[in-house]
Amino acid sequence: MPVVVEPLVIAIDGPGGSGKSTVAASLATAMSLPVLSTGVFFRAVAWGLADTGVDDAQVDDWFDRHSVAVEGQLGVVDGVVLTDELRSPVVQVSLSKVAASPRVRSHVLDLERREIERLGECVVEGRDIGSVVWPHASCKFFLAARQEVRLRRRPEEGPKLFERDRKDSIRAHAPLVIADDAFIVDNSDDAVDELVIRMRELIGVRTGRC
Ligand SMILES: Nc1ncnc2c1ncn2[C@@H]1O[C@H](COP(=O)(O)OP(=O)(O)OP(=O)(O)O)[C@@H](O)[C@H]1O
Ligand SMILES: Nc1ccn([C@H]2C[C@H](O)[C@@H](COP(=O)(O)O)O2)c(=O)n1
Repeated sequence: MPVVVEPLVIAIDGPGGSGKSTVAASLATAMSLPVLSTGVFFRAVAWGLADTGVDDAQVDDWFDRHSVAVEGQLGVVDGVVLTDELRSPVVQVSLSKVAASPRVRSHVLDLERREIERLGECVVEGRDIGSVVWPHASCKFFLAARQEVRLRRRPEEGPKLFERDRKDSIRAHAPLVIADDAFIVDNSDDAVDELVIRMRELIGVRTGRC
């Protein structure tokens, strides 16, 4: 019987400012893998829906008429690249509501899974990657950092960061949770390089690869 080797998909979840996108990018570079930051999908959709609303019909209509893609930390809506817009006040104010919409989540889930399949092997970061988007990920991490550290890392957002975390954690659909089989990694006091070394060791233990 031929041995089937599943594509290596590393899932990284965690609250805002825990360092997910920074660590995912460094880990991906170290492992020569592409990286997918799924929060960019939700930010791009929040930007696109800013003049509309998040009723189911409005959401479906918007997805029917627009395309969304993620390239690194950039969102691309209808071919237009979004950069600063993704962290603009108009996005910040509606982000949690947009991310809690079951219709938005359903559309974004399709996009996330298609992108992971297209990439093949990759590092993916977000809130529900290990629990919902890719539950059979090769190795899962839940990135944590102390509140005061996260606040220092996200000064522009301030204490609203904790309100966003709270809403991400209590929403009915695909909330931020720690997957049963995730390694919990607190990186409050670690340099990114040290953390990447530690995570690669854990990936090796879990998968026999790395
Ligand atoms: N281990 C670390 N040590 C020091 N600074 C870090 C570390 N990890 C991340 N940072 C810094 O903290 C800030 C936030 O990190 P990052 O954007 O990676 O967090 P995040 O979890 O993706 O946040 P969000 O979910 O809000 O987008 C960045 O400026 C980054 O450079
Ligand atoms: N897998 C994901 C990724 C992101 N979100 C939502 C919740 C976050 O507050 C928001 C922005 O994410 P960030 O760019 O800060 O990582 O997007 C989600 O619900 N599920």
